Amino acid sequence: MKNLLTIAGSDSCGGAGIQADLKTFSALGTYGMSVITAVTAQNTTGVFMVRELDVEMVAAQIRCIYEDIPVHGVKIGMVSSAAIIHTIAGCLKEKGAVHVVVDPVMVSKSKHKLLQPAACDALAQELFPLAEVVTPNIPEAEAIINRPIGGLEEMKEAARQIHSLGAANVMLKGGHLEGEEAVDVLYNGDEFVLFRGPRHFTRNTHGTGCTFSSAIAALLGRGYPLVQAVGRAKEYIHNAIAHSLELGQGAGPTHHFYELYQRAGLHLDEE
Ligand SMILES: Nc1ncnc2c1ncn2[C@@H]1O[C@H](COP(=O)(O)OP(=O)(O)OP(=O)(O)O)[C@@H](O)[C@H]1O
Ligand SMILES: Cc1ncc(CO)c(N)n1
Repeated sequence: MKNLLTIAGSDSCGGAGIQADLKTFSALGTYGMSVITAVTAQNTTGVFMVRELDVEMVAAQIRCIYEDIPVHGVKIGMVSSAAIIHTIAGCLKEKGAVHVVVDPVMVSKSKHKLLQPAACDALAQELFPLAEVVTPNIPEAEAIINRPIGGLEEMKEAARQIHSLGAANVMLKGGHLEGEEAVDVLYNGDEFVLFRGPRHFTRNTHGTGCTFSSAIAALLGRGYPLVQAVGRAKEYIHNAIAHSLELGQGAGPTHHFYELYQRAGLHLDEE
């Protein structure tokens, strides 16, 4: 069994953040652990309150996991502030973290800020160099490169620029663009690989980004090479959206269950 760690915020309604990550880890046959950076009071209609944890508590959570249990992969989601980013970067360097996936969470689907605007530079400077892959969506990539992105060519150019900030690989998600397909662009500094999937016309996409990045981390942790890990994560999120739940009055959550794992072509005896 591989052990996966999520460092992220708690989503009280269970669709995104720590809760989505742990469900994804389980569904993909790994053991999930968590370091909470902030607690959000959130439901399918929006984020109502956010409380950050202090940096000592964030550091203590990371250290006590690494001092006791081997960690085969890490997903980083909502990090909230520059101080928390600095703490996470210091602890992960100290512990020699492997297979780190950084999802640069900035704003929720309901448009609530989950990262202090002043912390955007710290996120890129301190966490991107630790990442095997970073997974910005279009608005996050626009904030990082300070330029609008309107189509595939601009996505490629943005991926190049984000790569130059120190991330080994960039997975730029196209879920926010229009079109019949949701197209994501992976760039390794040398070549592009495009991942295409049919777009689901549903409002129930709460937690898609969290699910996708934690699926990539779980599959890297299980030993899949990056392109395969991303391809299977894309199949997983496609199925998780196809089976998303009509829960609550807003954007319902994606769904995680063992069959999705089987549909993504994964078998527990593959390791
Ligand atoms: N409606 C959709 N149909 C099919 N695939 C989608 C859809 N929306 C997003 N995806 C896919 O889901 C994955 C996550 O992308 P998305 O752009 O939604 O992330 P995100 O905006 O970071 O999510 P979140 O708002 O939860 O942070 C990508 O592979 C994207 O292509
Ligand atoms: C805690 C948390 N992390 C990430 C997201 C993604 O938007 C969210 N809505 N909430």
